[in-house]
Amino acid sequence: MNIALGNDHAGYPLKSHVVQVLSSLGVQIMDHGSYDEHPVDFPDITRLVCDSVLSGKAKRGIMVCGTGVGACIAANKIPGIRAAVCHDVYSAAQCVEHDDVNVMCIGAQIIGPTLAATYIATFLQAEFSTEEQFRRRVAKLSEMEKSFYNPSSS
Ligand SMILES: O=C(CO)[C@H](O)[C@H](O)[C@H](O)COP(=O)(O)O
Repeated sequence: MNIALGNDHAGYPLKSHVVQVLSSLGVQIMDHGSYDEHPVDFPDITRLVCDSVLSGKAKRGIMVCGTGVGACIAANKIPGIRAAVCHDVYSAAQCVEHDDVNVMCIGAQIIGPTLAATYIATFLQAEFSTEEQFRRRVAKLSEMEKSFYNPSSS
């Protein structure tokens, strides 16, 4: 399995642990940087990770920033990407099983290496459910991407 990995400067301290975890799971890593704690802008790195996922070069993406939040916002601006901050094991599994999340975002200022390892393994092992209600809801998310969102008049 190929996984696209990215981080900003705030995520960098957790990066070597994430690389270790992915390697131990037998994953091929597409590393989009950054490579030190020099400040970079998370939207730039997030785009690279998401491009790898959308092109099919990577099955899923993992972004590490300070909180996971900025990367998650950036990723969800990109049609075809469904990103989630995963700071608990239940979300790490269910976001894939129910919502077909393809980019996991974690915060190096929020979780440490042990929790990150658990959440990453859980996220990568999860598969999108074949149950109709989940497929229907994700199809509705895709529909929402196709045009500007119009608030309901009701
Ligand atoms: O968590 C983040 C965005 O949600 C970023 O990784 C940064 O940690 C955060 O924006 C702080 O930025 P700074 O330039 O390191 O002060």
